[in-house]
Amino acid sequence: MPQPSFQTLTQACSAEWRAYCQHSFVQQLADGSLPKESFQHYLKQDYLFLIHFSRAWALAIYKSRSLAEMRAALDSLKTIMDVELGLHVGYCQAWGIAEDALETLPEARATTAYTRYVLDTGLRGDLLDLHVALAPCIIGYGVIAKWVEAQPGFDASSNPYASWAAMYAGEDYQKAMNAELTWLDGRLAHISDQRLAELARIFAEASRLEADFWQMGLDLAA
Ligand SMILES: Cc1ncc(C[n+]2csc(CCO)c2C)c(N)n1
Repeated sequence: MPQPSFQTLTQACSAEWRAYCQHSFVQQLADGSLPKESFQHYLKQDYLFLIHFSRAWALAIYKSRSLAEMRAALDSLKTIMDVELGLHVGYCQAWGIAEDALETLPEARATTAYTRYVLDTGLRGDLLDLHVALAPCIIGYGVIAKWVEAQPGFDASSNPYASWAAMYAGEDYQKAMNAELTWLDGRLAHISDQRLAELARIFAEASRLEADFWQMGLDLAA
C-alpha cells in the first residue's frame, strides 16, 4: 500500500467529502440561485464559527510538542483574529449585516455541534487529531471555491457570490491551503492502519458537520 496522505482520508470518506463539497448550498452558490437570506444566515453564523476556530488554533498552541509548532499555530491564530475576523465583519456589512447584530447573535445548533466537535477532538487527542478535524474547513473551502469557479453555470460578472469564491480560490488562500496539505501529508505518511482508521472517522465526522453547516444556511435553521 502507498503511504497514507490527505488523499487517503478523502478516499476513505468519499461519500461524506462529496456531500460536503458538492452540497446544494454550494451548487446554488455556483449558479447564483442561492437565496440571499440563506447566504446572510450563513455569514452570521460563520462569524461565531470563526471565533471558535480561533479557540481551536489556541488549543493547537497548547497541544504542540515543539516551539516551531507553537509558533506556526500562533501565526494561524493571529491571522484569524487580527485579519480574517475583521475582513468577515466588513464582508457582513457589505451584505447588510451590522456589527452589533453579530455581537448579540444566538448560536445555531449546527454551529455549536461543529465547533465543539472540533474542540473536543483536539482536547482528547493530539495535534494531528486536531488538524484532521480542521481539515474539511481549511482544505475543503479551497477545493469548494475552485469547484464553484469551474462550474459551467458560474458567471463571475453576474454571480452575487463571485467575491466569496474568489477569496478562497485566490492565490493567497490556495497557498495557505497547500501549506496545510503539506503538513498533513508529512504527518500522515508514517502512521499505522489503526491510527489511519481513527483519523478517517474524525475526518468523516467533521465533513458531515460541515455539510450540516451548509444545510443550516439553506434552512435558515436556528
Ligand atoms: C463553516 C466554515 N467552514 C470553513 C470555513 C473556512 N475557513 C474558516 S477560517 C479559514 C482560514 C483558515 O486559516 C477558513 C478557510 C468557514 N469560513 N466556515
